Amino acid sequence: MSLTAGILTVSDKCSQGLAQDTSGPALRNLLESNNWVVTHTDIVPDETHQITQTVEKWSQTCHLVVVSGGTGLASGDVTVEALEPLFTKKLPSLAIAMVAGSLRITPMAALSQVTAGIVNETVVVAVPGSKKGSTENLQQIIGVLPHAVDTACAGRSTRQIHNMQAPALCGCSRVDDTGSPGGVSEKLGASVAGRARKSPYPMVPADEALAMAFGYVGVLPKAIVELSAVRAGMVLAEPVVAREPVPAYRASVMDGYAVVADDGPGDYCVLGASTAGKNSAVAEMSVTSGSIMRITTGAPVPPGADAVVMVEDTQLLEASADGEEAKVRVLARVQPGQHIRPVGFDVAQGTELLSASTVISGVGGEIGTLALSGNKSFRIYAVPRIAVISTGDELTDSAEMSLQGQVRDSNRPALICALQALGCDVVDLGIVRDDPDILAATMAEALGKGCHGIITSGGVSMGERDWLRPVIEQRLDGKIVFGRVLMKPAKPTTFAMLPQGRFVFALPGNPASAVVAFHMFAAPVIRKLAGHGDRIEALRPSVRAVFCGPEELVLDHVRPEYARARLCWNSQLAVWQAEVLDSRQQSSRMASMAGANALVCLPRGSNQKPVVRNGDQITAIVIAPPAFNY
Ligand SMILES: Nc1nc2c(c(=O)[nH]1)N[C@H]1C(S)=C(S)[C@@H](COP(=O)(O)OP(=O)(O)OC[C@H]3O[C@@H](n4cnc5c(N)ncnc54)[C@H](O)[C@@H]3O)O[C@H]1N2
Ligand code: MOO
Ligand SMILES: [Mg+2]
Repeated sequence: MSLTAGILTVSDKCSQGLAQDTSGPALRNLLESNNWVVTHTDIVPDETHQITQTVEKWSQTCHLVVVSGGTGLASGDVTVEALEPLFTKKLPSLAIAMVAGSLRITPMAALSQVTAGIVNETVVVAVPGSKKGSTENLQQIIGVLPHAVDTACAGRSTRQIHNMQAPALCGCSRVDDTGSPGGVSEKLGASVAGRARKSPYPMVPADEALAMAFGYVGVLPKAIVELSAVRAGMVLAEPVVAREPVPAYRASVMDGYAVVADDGPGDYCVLGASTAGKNSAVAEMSVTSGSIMRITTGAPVPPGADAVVMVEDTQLLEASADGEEAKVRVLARVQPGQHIRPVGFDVAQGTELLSASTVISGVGGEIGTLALSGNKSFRIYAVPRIAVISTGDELTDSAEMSLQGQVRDSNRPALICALQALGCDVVDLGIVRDDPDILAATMAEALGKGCHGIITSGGVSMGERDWLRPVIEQRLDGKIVFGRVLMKPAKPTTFAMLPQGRFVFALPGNPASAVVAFHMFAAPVIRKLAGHGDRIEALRPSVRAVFCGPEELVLDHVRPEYARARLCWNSQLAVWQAEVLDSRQQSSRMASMAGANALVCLPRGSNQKPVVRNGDQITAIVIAPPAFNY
């Protein structure tokens, strides 16, 4: 679990674009090289209100906020005056450590007024505005900041914070026994009045969240399937080699007559016929100079013949009483080998037809190749078996709603369909009430049924009946890997590992959030599990596209947004274009997902760039085949 930081540059000139912000990027480098995840950056002028507003907002989500600039002696320097009234606790020793360290480098350090304190359980540090001064000051305390954060965040576990120094997550399919941010969820059975009023889970940037999940999930073991059981979506675990040559015999490419090429045009007796599949005549007879044999496309060329003349290049001279052809005139000359596929022409025996990791597609080419390879069974990666559970007292499967307050379960059908499209074996465990006992029992049932993973929706936010995370930790002995993601929608997306390497994606209940989170995280993880490889870019592909509507979209200043969109290739302009489908992209609106084949990544807005406009370049994550406009 990473610690998150925001970097706020305070500078009139930088905020107006009259000077370049060099301290912000330098601080980012320093923090990132010390394992911090920088989730927020912005530039504001030297104005008290803008400084306090940004710091207060970021303190809702970040562990640390570094404010750079406005710490000098000029009357316009207001950073310290803006911040200190926000502090619920001052951390003067951090400020002293910064000044003491900087004084060793320059006596000018005596002229800066750095400060540090706690705002909303977030450590806030103000450093000078210059690139050199800001990094020198932060460098003095960077080593103790995780511990400062640890103490400041009463609700967040110490292990979680100390763990940020630990190497990345374990290689594959095992629960990290060095500790995870587990053990911080609500205690089951505690009174509602005693619940936490803030989420204990830091918001992890979306790409980092996916990388974390990837670290926990390996590839499923190999299995053997017969050809009739091969399905689109399966992945070959071993190369497939041709057991026999194809064709296995010299085969005719045309309907006509098997001839001796050197004989040339002339009149010939017809010896009989070689038709595909019925080749008794071939076994008994061979073609010798002066005779020919009828032959159909794909039939074995009889011994002695070395070419085929098309029926169109012949003329019937004589028929027998029973309607057979007795004598035929050959009108065209053919070369030896003409219209014959020699043995192994299509595939030589022993050729590797398909390599390991080939994905069986719905196009048919791979299954067709498996069939012609002559092998009876194939080694593939086991198919992911995934359970789907909808949670919520309000949910119903019925078209008729008998009670007020009921809501039709749209998440389960959506998730089941999306899993099936990935080729998963889906176990539908229905709707489960918001009851920890039933939830735990249903998830245990999924494990009993051999599911590799469980996908739930609902019950992961701050509600008094949002039980998923406590049930995972306290009933199923699971570890929460991440409990919130810095994204809109789907902020409370949760990923957890259960014993024996089984995983849970506990997706938010809001329908668009559930489906977006599925495509952002669950789909690529399941592809990795199924053997499709381990490169995130390949398992969750994206393209650069031109934003083409609506005219202008206001960017969220806190969370990057993943907007449901239609991606289309514009053949006239030769560019990908992405149109956000519905300007009302609320997370409750499943219908905004209908027709979507991409998620447009909208960056967080800033004072410099508050909107995305028609014509802007954006990244679109491809979640279904794109459209083509000719
Ligand atoms: N105080 C806070 N409240 C909420 C926060 C927050 O940070 N603080 N986060 C909001 C966000 S963002 C989301 S997203 C939702 C996530 O809620 P849950 O995952 O706990 O889901 P529920 O509370 O069970 O339901 C939310 C909503 O979705 C409807 N729903 C649930 N399941 C289904 C389904 N299968 N089919 C159709 N609709 C479903 C449910 O009826 C609710 O309307 O929390 C916010 N709250
Ligand atoms: O997941 Mo929520 O969508 O951010 O409303
Ligand atoms: Mg809820």
